[in-house]
Amino acid sequence: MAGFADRVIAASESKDSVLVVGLDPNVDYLPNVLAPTQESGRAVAEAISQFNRLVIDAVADHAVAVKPQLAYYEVYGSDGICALEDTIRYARSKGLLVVQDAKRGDIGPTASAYAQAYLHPSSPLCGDALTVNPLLGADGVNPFVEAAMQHATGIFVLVKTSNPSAGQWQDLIAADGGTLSQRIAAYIADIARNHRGEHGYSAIGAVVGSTYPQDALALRSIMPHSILLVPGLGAQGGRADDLTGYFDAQGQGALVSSSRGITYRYCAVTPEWKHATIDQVFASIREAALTSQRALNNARHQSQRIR
Ligand SMILES: O=c1ccn([C@@H]2O[C@H](COP(=O)(O)O)[C@@H](O)[C@H]2O)c(=O)[nH]1
Repeated sequence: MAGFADRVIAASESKDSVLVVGLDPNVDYLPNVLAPTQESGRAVAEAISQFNRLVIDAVADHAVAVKPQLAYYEVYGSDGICALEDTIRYARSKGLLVVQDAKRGDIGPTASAYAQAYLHPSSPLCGDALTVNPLLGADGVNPFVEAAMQHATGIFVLVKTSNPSAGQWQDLIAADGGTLSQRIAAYIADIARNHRGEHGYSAIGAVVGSTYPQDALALRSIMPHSILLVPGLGAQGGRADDLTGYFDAQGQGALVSSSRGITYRYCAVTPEWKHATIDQVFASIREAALTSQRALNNARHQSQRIR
């Protein structure tokens, strides 16, 4: 199998898209027709699986990947994990890559167990890539790097997250005079340099939030061989027009994710959304994905013009 980065570039070229749709299911935002009929964990998990399948069908032509956020599945215990496993299988059957947003990281042996759970193809929770928290240092990251290399999966290490207080630690000045984010970026770049695929990118990627475009150019140039996973588009205020600095001169090198802005768009635009039909929900999700795909492609073309 091709390495993770080459699969990303191939999918992006064939679909002309860099969009990732986040799957952060929240049953409070499901219209009556899709809402669980009972309060049991199993009923809720079934409603989540059904909704995710609808989202996947609606976005499959416009997105490269889906990104389940694990917290929203863990909250329902084993029923939620079953829904997640069903979602992973279904997304892959529709030709979408799966980025598991779990932000794992721990001491070495525990990190190895997490890597086995999310990056080893024998695990039902294995996707194509996993988000990784680097706070524990190299011990906590290396097991994920090794698993990604061994199994043609990938990781996205948190470098500059999209949340308002991201800078509290990530902007601290490190001993070399750069920020902590830049220091982590340099560490990732050293690993990525030695593991490049056919298109020059590595399976060792980085998370850089869309809400900090002022940091993107510097981080992009520190990590020329890492695909950036760029969350925060839409609901958190990230704007496609501001994302030119995240892409390379070919308009590649970044995947941009939006969750609520696509999956619950119908709640924002339809006052009577609780009574929406399945067809209306499907059409709204598809339209939101298409709109994001086009806006992101404009940013990619803009980035090609200015470099
Ligand atoms: O820096 C980060 C890393 C991850 N996330 C996750 O992405 C989605 C964002 O959801 P939206 O509805 O598009 O705001 C969510 O699962 C976060 O946990 C992030 O936002 N920022």
